[in-house]
Amino acid sequence: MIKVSTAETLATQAVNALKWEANFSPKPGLVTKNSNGAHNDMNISLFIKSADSLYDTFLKIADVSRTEPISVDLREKIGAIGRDGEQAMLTATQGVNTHKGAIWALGILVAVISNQQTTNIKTILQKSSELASIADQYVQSHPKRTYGMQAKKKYKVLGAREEAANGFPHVASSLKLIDGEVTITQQQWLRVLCTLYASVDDTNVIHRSNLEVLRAFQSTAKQAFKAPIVKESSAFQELTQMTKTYQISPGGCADLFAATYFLHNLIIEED
Ligand SMILES: CC(C)(COP(=O)(O)OP(=O)(O)OC[C@H]1O[C@@H](n2cnc3c(N)ncnc32)[C@H](O)[C@@H]1O)[C@@H](O)C(=O)NCCC(=O)NCCS
Ligand SMILES: Nc1ncnc2c1ncn2[C@@H]1O[C@H](COP(=O)(O)OP(=O)(O)OP(=O)(O)O)[C@@H](O)[C@H]1O
Repeated sequence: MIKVSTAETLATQAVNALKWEANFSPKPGLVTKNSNGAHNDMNISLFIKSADSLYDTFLKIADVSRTEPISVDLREKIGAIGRDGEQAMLTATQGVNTHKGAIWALGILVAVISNQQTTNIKTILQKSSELASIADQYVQSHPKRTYGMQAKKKYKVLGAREEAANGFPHVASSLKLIDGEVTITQQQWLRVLCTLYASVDDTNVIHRSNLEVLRAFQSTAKQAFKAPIVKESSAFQELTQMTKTYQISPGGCADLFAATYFLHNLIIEED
């Protein structure tokens, strides 16, 4: 049995990944330790408070997933825990949505790792797809139309639910960029971030702007990725300017950035 699979360790690592993501700087549009990005209702301390409030949620998800097979029953159980987690987050932040997408992505990953007792990335992503593809009748009966649902309907893009149901393809690509390396430099992490900015159809960006702005943002991120020193490139400055001009925040990319860090650290722990 591997050490990383205890519920306590998984919950701690999930919370740590959220704190690491929040602290990481620079991240155009997003909250960091140096900037509130395109947000006027959030800052770094709110993100840290929110991350800490989610320990119990991840612990419960890991616990329940340890003994139950991947099934409708398990999907509905972690769905209920995830929704309670959203309420715990909203209580901790006095109503600000800091981590809804992150609860979903890390919640699915924590469930699968606890369930499968593995650090094998291929297995984790395959089983995530299996678990996230199961319909949870209680989510579907939820009356409120989310921003993600509106963006998906208007532009036929894929959102947070599909990312998980497809086995987190953008996390898989991010992990390939840092494959086999123990210590990752800020420059390498910035390339991971730019890859996510360049390829994820982030429904947060669409919600604050439109598909045309998202496509322009993605193509600028692609240029920044190619620069010899990412953060000194004109494309990276342009990304920051775009987040200000259009008041956009790639929160979905932030969630997948945290998920990449979380999985990368699992592998390192096992080595
Ligand atoms: C699937 C979720 C994220 C809802 O998605 P939906 O698109 O309808 O919602 P909404 O627009 O409010 O939030 C989506 C969030 O996902 C992130 N996101 C946006 N685009 C993307 C993308 N392309 N890929 C990944 N994440 C994205 C952003 O952080 C965004 O804020 C989730 O909140 C949910 O269904 N929760 C129910 C509880 C549950 O089942 N939990 C299970 C395990 S914790
Ligand atoms: N560092 C970060 N900065 C900003 N958003 C982040 C960060 N990390 C994760 N996110 C994700 O971004 C989402 C919050 O984005 P946002 O505030 O745009 O959403 P909203 O409250 O649904 O929309 P709006 O503020 O436009 O009404 C969360 O679901 C969260 O998972």
